[in-house]
Amino acid sequence: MLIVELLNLLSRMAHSGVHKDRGELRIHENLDELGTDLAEYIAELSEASVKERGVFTIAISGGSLIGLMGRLCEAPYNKTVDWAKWYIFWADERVVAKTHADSNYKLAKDGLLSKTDNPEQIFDNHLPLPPQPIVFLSNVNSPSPVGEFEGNHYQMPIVSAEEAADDYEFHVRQLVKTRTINVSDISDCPKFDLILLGMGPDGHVASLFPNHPVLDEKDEWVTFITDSPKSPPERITFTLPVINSASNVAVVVTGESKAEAVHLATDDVGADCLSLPARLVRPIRGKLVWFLDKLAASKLDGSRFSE
Ligand SMILES: O=C1O[C@H](COP(=O)(O)O)[C@@H](O)[C@H](O)[C@H]1O
Repeated sequence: MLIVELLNLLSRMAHSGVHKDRGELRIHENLDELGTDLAEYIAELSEASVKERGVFTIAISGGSLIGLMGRLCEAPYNKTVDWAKWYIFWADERVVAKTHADSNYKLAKDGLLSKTDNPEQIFDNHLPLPPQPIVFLSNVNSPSPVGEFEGNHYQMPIVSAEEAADDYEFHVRQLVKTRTINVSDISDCPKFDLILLGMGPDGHVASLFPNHPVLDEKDEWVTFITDSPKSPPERITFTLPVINSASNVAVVVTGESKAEAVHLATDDVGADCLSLPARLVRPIRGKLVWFLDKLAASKLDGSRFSE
């Protein structure tokens, strides 16, 4: 049954193409097909990592990506994916309380993780895994009375964006030390099994925005910004060296408003576009896959594809 579904899916995929530097493009007729292909892709990587290392280290972004991952909570993936072996990280997070509507953590929890068959396996540390499968941004997300909404009154969290970035990087470093997260063979960077990114119409990925100085960050694994052009202004984010050290990176983009940025990020374009954040995503030893719907792919150079 599953094989038949997959064959149908493959035959319905409108186009696909591979570019040496800018990855594989999978273009889908509609969101439903994209969601199925994305779930299949994540499930396969999860299975391979769990088989090889006993865990799956996955970093997710916020935004529309979370809704597009929804099929993972449905059959057959709700049964076949070994959620208990997942270590979940955030490619970026907004410096708000974990109960705040802008929190990527809240979005993923409400929109995805709490819909799995055994959410307690993910949220509680019942399983014999060191220390906890979800790496929380502990200070940012601490359930303290500050940094929470009280009625209509919101108080900023006690920590600064800088402290939140340091704290998150510390947690990631601990897990690299124990090799729960793999380490890159060419740098000291963490090598996540999979980093899932969305992309804004301006070509930003995670919280790496066009022309921002953090695009040049080479030393830190997690950095912070306090001037995001998209609200909220304070955010923390994986840096490009971390994203580009992952074993697999997927960029998931839908909708016409992002078609121009997809074109600028993946086609052969002029030098002035070379610093578009999404274009700077180029895993050094890993594999890059773009999941697009037809609208997001509508401005791509057609010459790259074969039916
Ligand atoms: O601000 C953010 O935006 C991007 C893209 O979001 P989308 O809703 O346009 O898909 C998201 O990937 C990132 O995690 C988030 O912080």
